[in-house]
Amino acid sequence: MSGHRRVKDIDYDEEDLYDEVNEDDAEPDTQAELTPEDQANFATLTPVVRAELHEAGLQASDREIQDALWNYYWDVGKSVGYLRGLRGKKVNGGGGAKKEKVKSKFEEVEEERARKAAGGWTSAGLDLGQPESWFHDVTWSHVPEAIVGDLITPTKRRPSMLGGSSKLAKLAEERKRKAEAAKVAATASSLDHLTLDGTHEQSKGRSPDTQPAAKTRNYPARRKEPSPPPKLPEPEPEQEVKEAISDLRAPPTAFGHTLSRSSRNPDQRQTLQVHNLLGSSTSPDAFSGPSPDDIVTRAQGASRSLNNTKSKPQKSIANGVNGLPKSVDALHLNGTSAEQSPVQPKVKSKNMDVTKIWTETAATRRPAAAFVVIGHVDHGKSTLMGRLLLDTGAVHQRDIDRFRKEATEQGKASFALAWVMDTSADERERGVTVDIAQHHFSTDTADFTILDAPGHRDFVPNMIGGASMADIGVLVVDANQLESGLKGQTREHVLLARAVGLERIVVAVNKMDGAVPAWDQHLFRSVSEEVRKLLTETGFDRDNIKLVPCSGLNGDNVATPPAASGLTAWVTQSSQTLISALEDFAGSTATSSESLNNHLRLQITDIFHASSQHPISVSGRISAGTVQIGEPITIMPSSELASIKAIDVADSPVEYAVAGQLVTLHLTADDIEQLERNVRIGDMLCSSSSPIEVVSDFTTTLLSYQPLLPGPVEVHIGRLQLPGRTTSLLELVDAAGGTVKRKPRIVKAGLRAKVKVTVDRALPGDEGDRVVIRADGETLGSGTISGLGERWIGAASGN
Ligand SMILES: Nc1nc2c(ncn2[C@@H]2O[C@H](COP(=O)(O)OP(=O)(O)OP(=O)(O)O)[C@@H](O)[C@H]2O)c(=O)[nH]1
Repeated sequence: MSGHRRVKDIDYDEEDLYDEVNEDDAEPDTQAELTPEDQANFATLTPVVRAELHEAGLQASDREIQDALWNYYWDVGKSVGYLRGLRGKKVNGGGGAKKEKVKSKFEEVEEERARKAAGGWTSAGLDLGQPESWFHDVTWSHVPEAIVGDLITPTKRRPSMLGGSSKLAKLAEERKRKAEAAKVAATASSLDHLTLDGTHEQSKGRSPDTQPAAKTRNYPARRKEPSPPPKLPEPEPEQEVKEAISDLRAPPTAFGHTLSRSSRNPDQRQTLQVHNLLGSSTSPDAFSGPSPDDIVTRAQGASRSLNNTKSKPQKSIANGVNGLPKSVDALHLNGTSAEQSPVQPKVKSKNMDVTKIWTETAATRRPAAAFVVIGHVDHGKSTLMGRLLLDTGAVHQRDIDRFRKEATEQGKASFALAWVMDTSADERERGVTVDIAQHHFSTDTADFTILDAPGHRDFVPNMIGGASMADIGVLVVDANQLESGLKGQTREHVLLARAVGLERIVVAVNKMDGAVPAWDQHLFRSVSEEVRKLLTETGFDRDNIKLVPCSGLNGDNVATPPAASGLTAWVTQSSQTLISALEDFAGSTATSSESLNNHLRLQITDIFHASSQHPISVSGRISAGTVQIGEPITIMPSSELASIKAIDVADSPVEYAVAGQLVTLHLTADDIEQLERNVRIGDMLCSSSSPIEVVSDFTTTLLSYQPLLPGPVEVHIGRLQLPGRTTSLLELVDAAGGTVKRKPRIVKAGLRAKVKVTVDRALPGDEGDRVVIRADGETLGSGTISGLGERWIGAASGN
């Protein structure tokens, strides 16, 4: 099909992805990389092979002999056989007066395959027999059945071991690839080294426990800028996307068949994914299996705990991300809201001028802020938050005592405080936070909402959702385990916190009681230095970073300072408590009047039955505008109409709420059941007078953390999570947004680019929305929506 052809041809030329190696040039360089043992083998075995060839009346150059020895792992017999085959072929081919181009084994097998298709297997000069038997003496043809792989994506012919480029040449390639990687590192922006598992960071290694099971995005470094795709008509983007979904896999070659002999019992086989060089961009199965983010989604389903559902026994009715299919019949097409008559509010609106009231009462209001707690798994986030709630009186000591008793019975006594936050059975069983927990507490001067994010890498999407709702970040770092955190989620969370727009951060240098010696001031200083460096490199302003030593477990320097003498004397002299650091920042989180005057926007982060009085309630953070009781609203993309029956802020009823506040909105509608069916987590609740656009693609200006190519991605906008594709790399831009290069073939880590992203489901989006692009459980880049694309046409769910 021509469409297949076009999409396949978007692939890079081999020369775009591999350095061209002049083998004559390569040898001297690569020799330098040969081990002494290799060099000794060459020295002793080359004359042996030459003598055997001589006996057969044949000659070969040193280079040819050494290539053969290398490729056959010093096997003299096979090397001689190979060279005899070459020489014999030349003789048969016409006496060798004219130097004939030697075909690679791959080319020969391909030719045989073509010949077989045309009716015969015998090649000119070489009796290849059946391809399976032809490879019988090659080690990888005896791969145990249980681990025989499937060739599941189209492969590019790489420089081969059995012909074409030699292994020596591969060494030269490798050397040049390293040089290229070093060049990339040098030219990338200052953020380059913050790549999440990016090329050079990766080389430093991650701890095995944080290593992804299967790394699926490998991009060989290139020496030169790729040439534009030569044979292609200019792709029509939309078609291109649709066509990319169909099966693009080339039929396996004879070599491929040999390598991937299909097993009669595929379940026993491990799938050997032969990823092509566009990542999995052309793999039609890219979203067929559960991604780490899918796992999260399932975990969300199993542990419905966000927001008030964590603390109240409310029955969640959220669908969508919880996996309940929506009735397509009941869905509206986008853009029909204008034709629908607004819901008659069952509660009369007072038609207040909320912006005016809010501005006039600013001086009398207590500062309030929401903070997200981030950091590596087990660094003590939940325990610290449990401590904060206990010490500020938001949780009673008797509750902690009960948790301690229950936790002790389960052999998890040390998690008693964490259980204040980790309320689901799943979380308590595993000792790991899965979803975002939300709690409120007040200090003498400010009101706070805690969003406790999971530290585990599988739950990063939940962390993104939580951080998107926060004003402040609290980064919890185990003072004794900084390294594990920096290799793991400490680094990733910091980057994501910036990516979603957080500007202020308090670093709780935790578990100081467990330091050796306890409360070691030098340890605090060195950890602080490292973390401050990470934060400033990620884009946090020095003035917006506060570092506090503390112990969540015993409460030192959390709500109250520790003893002013002894081991903790230095703390009281040189540091503030965690709470006072938060209070400082809470005072500076006032909502701008500009965002108050915008149209109402609230991304729905939970949907639940609050009570029989409130059969459907939603919660989330108001990102723009104001809302008041009685106000008609529209939920996009389904265009469902409803009106506001009641509003809660921090579990207390209020008459109105404004941008920046975390709220629960109790809704009413003419058909509640229809509303329940059609509203999902990630939807946008909007003012009916100006609902948000719903699109199928958008342009984002992003910073890439890993090399970015066109291909399947997961798009995260706050709590919204959609499958999609980076369809075109439009241009590389500088920090000021100026064009550096149009239509790059790849966006290297640390560079900024304008990229077109197409989504597979309806996306309610605004220009300026923060976007995080992930794939295969890794964060590829983040930025903001700089342009909305085509209007979504189809069922609102996009399913
Ligand atoms: N010594 C000491 N141990 C602590 C401290 N804070 C937490 N811990 C212990 O560290 C372990 C992990 O604590 P959690 O609070 O569950 O860690 P977390 O960061 O919330 O973990 P996730 O929710 O899975 O990301 C538990 O055994 C805690 O008792 C502390 O200040 N000092």
